[in-house]
Amino acid sequence: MSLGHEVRYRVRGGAELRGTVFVQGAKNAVLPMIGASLMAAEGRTVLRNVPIIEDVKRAVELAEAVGAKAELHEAERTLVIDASQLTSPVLPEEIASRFRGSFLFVPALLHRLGEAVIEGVGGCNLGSRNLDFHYNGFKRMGATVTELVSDDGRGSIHVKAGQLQGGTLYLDTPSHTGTENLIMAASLAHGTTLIKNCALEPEVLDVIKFVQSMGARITGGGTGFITVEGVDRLTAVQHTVMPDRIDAGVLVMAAAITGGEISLVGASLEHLGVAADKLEQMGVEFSEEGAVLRVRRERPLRPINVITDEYPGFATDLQSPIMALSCLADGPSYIYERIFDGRFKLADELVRMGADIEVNGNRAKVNGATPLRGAEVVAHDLRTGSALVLAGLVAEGETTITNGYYLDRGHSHIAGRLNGLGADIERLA
Ligand SMILES: CC(=O)N[C@H]1[C@@H](OP(=O)(O)OP(=O)(O)OC[C@H]2O[C@@H](n3ccc(=O)[nH]c3=O)[C@H](O)[C@@H]2O)O[C@H](CO)[C@@H](O)[C@@H]1O
Ligand SMILES: C=C(OP(=O)(O)O)C(=O)O
Repeated sequence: MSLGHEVRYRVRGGAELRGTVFVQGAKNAVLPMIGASLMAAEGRTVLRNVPIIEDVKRAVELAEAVGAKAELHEAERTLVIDASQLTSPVLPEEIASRFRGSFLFVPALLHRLGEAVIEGVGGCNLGSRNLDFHYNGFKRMGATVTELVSDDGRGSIHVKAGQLQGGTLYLDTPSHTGTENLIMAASLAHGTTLIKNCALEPEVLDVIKFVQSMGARITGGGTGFITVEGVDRLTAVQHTVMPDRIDAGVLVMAAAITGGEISLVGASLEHLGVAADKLEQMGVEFSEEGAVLRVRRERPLRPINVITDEYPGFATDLQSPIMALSCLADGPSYIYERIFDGRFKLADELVRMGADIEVNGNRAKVNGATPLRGAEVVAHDLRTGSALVLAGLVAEGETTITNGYYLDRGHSHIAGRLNGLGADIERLA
């Protein structure tokens, strides 16, 4: 299987973006929904507004690897999943290690097959990304979790359980996928489960809505305390995936960095949380025209202070994009990354393009405004990729971004959508 490292994006800077653009369905909602759909032992699940991204393709491959039938209808952005026959508890390394969402298949495998074998969990390399809250929750529900190392030194995790039992669970911090995994585990468990310190992200609420429509009995979504009364079975249903607030945020910043004016179809200002306020402080103007969000930036960009936090705080996934934007702001911007301990690899790439950024642990100071110039740069993860596209849009000359697979992991047809607004971007494979 190709690792996709050969994918590159070439961006020629200079155009002000104008026009209308569609926001894709949410990556971080559709992945847990694909995992959850495997809990339905009969019928076919239909997911609509599915983003056509590499992570979804990996999730489809993973569903097929455990025995489900999955059809991704790209033109219709619709995924149909038949999980009536699950045949293998193994999440194979070559697929599972390529995206974070693979771990969201574990609850369904536990319920349906009594075990899950995880040969790898991928996702963006952002420093330490532990899974102890998930393991501890599964264990409290009666599962055993064992780490095995094979003769050739490859590690895998085996989670085994008979009937999971409800109980009182907690998350040390409100983990996004941790909340989703424990809700799924509790949905078909025996008895009632209370989960404390749950994540409040809009995607988590959309996943709860989906699992509720499958028949799960869940209360307290959005409060931090979730109660789940286990049921005997869940049914296959149809659901439309919410819009992707990170994709929307990147598009807003594309208008902002180029000093353009665009209309976003499918964006929710509320879902941007504190990021919307920070962008307003920088000089971005938002107006809601019914269901369409209009964005423009005419005045010079002002510098900003950003502290990433759980929702509705400033989303860590928008931290790299706003670092690129703040390079063009007149004065020092301060960024404090609180969620991940290794999410500043972008700084060196922006410096290569002419930025002036000082990094000290989890804090960065961006000394703007510095003009950016095109360069050969590297996407170290998905959002480094989006941030470098933003930088390339205003850089003088041509920017080439290698490791383009990362962008493809999370943004659907990003070159085509930005070119529709007047950008000049080529995806080279
Ligand atoms: C597929 C998906 O939805 N990915 C999102 C999800 O990742 P993900 O669900 O992996 O992120 P978490 O919310 O779990 O992680 C946040 C922090 O908690 C720590 N932690 C988490 C779990 C655990 O068992 N132990 C532990 O210590 C992590 O190391 C990290 O420092 O939320 C992140 C934070 O909003 C986003 O950046 C990702 O885009
Ligand atoms: C960190 C991200 O994703 P994942 O958790 O899938 O690696 C992201 O979307 O920026």
